[in-house]
Amino acid sequence: MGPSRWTPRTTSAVERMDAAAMLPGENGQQLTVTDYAPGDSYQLHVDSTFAIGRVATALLFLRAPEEGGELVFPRVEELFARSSVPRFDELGEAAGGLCNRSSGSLMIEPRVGRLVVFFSHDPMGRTLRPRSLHGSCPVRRGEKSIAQRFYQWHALGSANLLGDLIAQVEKARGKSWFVDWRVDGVAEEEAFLGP
Ligand SMILES: O=C(O)CCC(=O)C(=O)O
Ligand SMILES: [Fe+2]
Repeated sequence: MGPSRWTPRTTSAVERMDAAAMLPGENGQQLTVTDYAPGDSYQLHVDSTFAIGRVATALLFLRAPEEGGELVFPRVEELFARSSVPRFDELGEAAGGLCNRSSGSLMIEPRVGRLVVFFSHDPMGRTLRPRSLHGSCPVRRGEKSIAQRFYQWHALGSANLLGDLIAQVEKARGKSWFVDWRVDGVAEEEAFLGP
């Protein structure tokens, strides 16, 4: 499922991602889609390690929940005082948690068509940026979907073929979350490629 099989809408979404990430398309991994139902969250993590080498992430909101589901970048200084990265529920919603602006977290509200790009390494690739630690706050009401594309340091070449292979396996298992068909599913939404 390379670019030749992408629909025009998928292609323009990917081109928009590539431009925003300021990286050539050859460096981009297979586009993936993640769906969230009410109660779903994505615990804090970084998208890269030195071995993985994902320099950038482009994340496009396809569906926005009515409440919750923010992409959150917590204030890392406070987390570093702890021995391990806390789970959202460990920090206690009652106590404000991380999914709360008063905690100092950067919270990006899901809006259909909103594209977020962030970089997991410094420009020279010498560090993993702690500030890239992020997650998805729990979806409270409604449903959330995102399309994501990770970028490597170098053009992928055969690694892209591996991505295609994984896509085929996923499809065979009936768990196809790659974007080709999914984007067709939201193609009716005018705002998909909006601001
Ligand atoms: O859904 C989000 O807002 C974040 C998802 C994410 O960080 C990931 O899939 O790596
Ligand atoms: Fe992530």
